Amino acid sequence: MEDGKYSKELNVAVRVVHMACSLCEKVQKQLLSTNSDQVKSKDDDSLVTVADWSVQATVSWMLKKAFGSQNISIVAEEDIQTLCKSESQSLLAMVVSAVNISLAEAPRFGLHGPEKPLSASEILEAISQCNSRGGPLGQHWVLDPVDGTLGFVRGDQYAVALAMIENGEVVMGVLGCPNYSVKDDGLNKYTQENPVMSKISSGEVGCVMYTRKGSGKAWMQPLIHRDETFEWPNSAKLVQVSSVDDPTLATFCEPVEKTNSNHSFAAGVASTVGLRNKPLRVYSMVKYAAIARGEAEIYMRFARAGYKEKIWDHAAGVLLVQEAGGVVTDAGGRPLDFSRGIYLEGLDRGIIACSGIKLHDKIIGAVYASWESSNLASSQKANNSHLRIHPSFTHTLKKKEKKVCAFQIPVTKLSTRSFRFSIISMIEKPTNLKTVITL
Ligand SMILES: Nc1ncnc2c1ncn2[C@@H]1O[C@H](COP(=O)(O)O)[C@@H](OP(=O)(O)O)[C@H]1O
Ligand SMILES: [Mg+2]
Repeated sequence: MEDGKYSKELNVAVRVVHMACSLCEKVQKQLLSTNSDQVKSKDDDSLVTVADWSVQATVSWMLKKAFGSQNISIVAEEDIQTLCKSESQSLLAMVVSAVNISLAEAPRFGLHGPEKPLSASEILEAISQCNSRGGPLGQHWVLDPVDGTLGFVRGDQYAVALAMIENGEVVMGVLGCPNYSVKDDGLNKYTQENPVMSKISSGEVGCVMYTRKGSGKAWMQPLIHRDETFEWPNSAKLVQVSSVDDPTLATFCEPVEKTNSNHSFAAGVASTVGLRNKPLRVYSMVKYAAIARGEAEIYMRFARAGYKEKIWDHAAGVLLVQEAGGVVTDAGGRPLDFSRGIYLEGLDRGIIACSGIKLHDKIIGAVYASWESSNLASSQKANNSHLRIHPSFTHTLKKKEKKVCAFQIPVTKLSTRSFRFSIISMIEKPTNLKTVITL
């Protein structure tokens, strides 16, 4: 994995994510043991912690040190608004301390930190320099410093996610999962009943996963212990998606919070497809890690209408699943579009990640079947007046070299169901194509 395009970027990114995980582990331990003032609410009521800002500052500083500050673009989740408020002085002091402790550890990870500790203003600058908006051209680093902040403050799963987007495509993904043990079945072990803190005393370690687009390979390394030095490849081992394609044996993941995904709609899809296992509810991009590692087969995410998914919540995880052999699309079967700034614009209803195409086809089919009857349909129809084309139709049509865009017919003209049947019969008799287009 070291040779080839992006090899230097990947090498640095993996080491930096290891550093960030080490930082997070310290902050989480302190947070859980002292119940201190390290957590704040943002204007949108989401949480942010000392770890979010500290990781963003550390990663920003290290990437700029490695690749030069002039021509590097970083898109990241946090800004410095809250930190700059007059009442946030002690919070800022905690961030300054955490960043400098982390940067001083750089040599342990084979990197060079600053010669002397950074000042508060240098740290604020490092955080605020991650203000790129991404886009269709050029290279952009994409960072979620602590994904699953709620999991983090609850002593549960969270992830540090760093990806690179080049000309609108995710080309590299690194995902640190400090509470996801490298051992098989690492996810099931630490549940709310059996909190992660037990891991810390038992000496088990989390993992860092990484991949490069087109490599067909995804790797996993253990986090290193306090006194160890990171040596590439650091016991990296290949991971692969599960080969289970029987829905009755498959496990599906979804967000813990029902505000982030419609659990009852997912349950309907699960029952249509014949999934029998209970959903595995996990915070953060660790869900993508679980699919890439073969410990679950399906990840369904159906955000409420109007919520726009952000690229940093998905980029690294999506590429890991794809390169480990899986499939990720929106709930209409189309690829996720990372080329349009900080949001996954044009996302159709939700996100479906699967270990293989067979399960994926079934899930997408079940989404179509369930959509009309669900309450989600009514709220989103208003935003989307065009009929969607089932991806299997798209596939068949493409094979027959017909243009799918010909089927953008206003929903009001026809019920979805009867239109779908028209297309099905058309596929059987392609000569009827014109009849369908003129409907
Ligand atoms: N209403 C909403 N619907 C979907 N996702 C949301 C959401 N509000 C916040 N999120 C995103 O969901 C992420 C957590 O994902 P999950 O629910 O899978 O654990 C959050 O990441 P952060 O914790 O980095 O802010 C946040 O970006
Ligand atoms: Mg996030």
